[in-house]
Amino acid sequence: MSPTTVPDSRIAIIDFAPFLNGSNKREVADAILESFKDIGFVYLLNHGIPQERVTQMFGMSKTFFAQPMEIKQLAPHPPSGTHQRGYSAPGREKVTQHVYDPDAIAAHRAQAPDVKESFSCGRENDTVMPNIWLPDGVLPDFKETCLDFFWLCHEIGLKILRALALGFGLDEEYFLKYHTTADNELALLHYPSVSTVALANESVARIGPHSDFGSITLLLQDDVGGLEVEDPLVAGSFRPAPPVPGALVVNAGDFMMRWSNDAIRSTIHRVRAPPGTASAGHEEMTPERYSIPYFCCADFDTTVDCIPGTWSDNENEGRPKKYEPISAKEYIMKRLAAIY
Ligand SMILES: O=C(O)CCC(=O)C(=O)O
Ligand SMILES: [Fe+2]
Repeated sequence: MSPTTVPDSRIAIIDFAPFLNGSNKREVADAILESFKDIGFVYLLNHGIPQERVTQMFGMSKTFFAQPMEIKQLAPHPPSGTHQRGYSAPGREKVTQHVYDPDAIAAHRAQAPDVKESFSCGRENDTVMPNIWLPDGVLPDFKETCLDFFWLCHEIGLKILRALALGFGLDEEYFLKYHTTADNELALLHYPSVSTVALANESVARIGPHSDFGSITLLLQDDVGGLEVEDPLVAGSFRPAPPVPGALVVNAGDFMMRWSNDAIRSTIHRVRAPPGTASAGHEEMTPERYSIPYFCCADFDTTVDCIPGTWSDNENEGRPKKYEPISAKEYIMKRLAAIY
């Protein structure tokens, strides 16, 4: 099967239904792995998240961000990046790409703030990063809607991980043993309307270039656009990953790259002004944008090591392991600490 690709982006659009209903698992698995190897991203149609649940989650996200700042600050993200929960005001968080030196992080942050606000949550019984909710009675349905959506995304994530294992010729359940506790993060993102000129001349950013830290990310975006993915053939050059109605964007994170010994790309991506903003009558202000990423992570108490078949210690085959085994928790904490 050679799936359709999104114009200009190289990213395949794949119907996930034959995997979910079992009618043609193999072909879907191969196509997803192929796109992950090529560009690290895929669009899935019929992904299993009902449209009404997507609409409900976006609606709740808009209601949350429309609250006055003093209400949102009732669920404040703690000062440390390693407790990635609760509300972060615009400019608070700034993604980095493997910059860990405190002075270098400060210099990077001073360049251009990421003008986005966010709310993050995880599973309820997490003692490493406990959830931070609004007080009882403030936006009564918010917590339940987030948690229901969290577990729905967890289920869909596991199905995609099944497909990836099958693509690698492994037992379909191979990755499931690394994803039993749901050490995942649901993030609601709001990019407020900003000056189109400031965005274009990079004095402000929406989200700067970064790779995701976890196994896979499920990303829902509204119809504004602006997501861009690094071209696998031309480092530093980006291609658009525009919204496709009904599709779920799925991208591989750093763990998938390490598991696959670099066969899969954990591709750098960013969010900029949507294409054609000025010509669409938004000369002064770029429209606001909402997105909902769900980061599936390996359980914090697991170790991520290259999977069978992706490496060989026979020197003649020239496929050594490129990565040392790493504790999932240590890796996530190291990268989270550098964004706050
Ligand atoms: O808002 C988006 O479309 C992308 C967000 C993203 O890449 C992230 O939060 O890691
Ligand atoms: Fe990302």
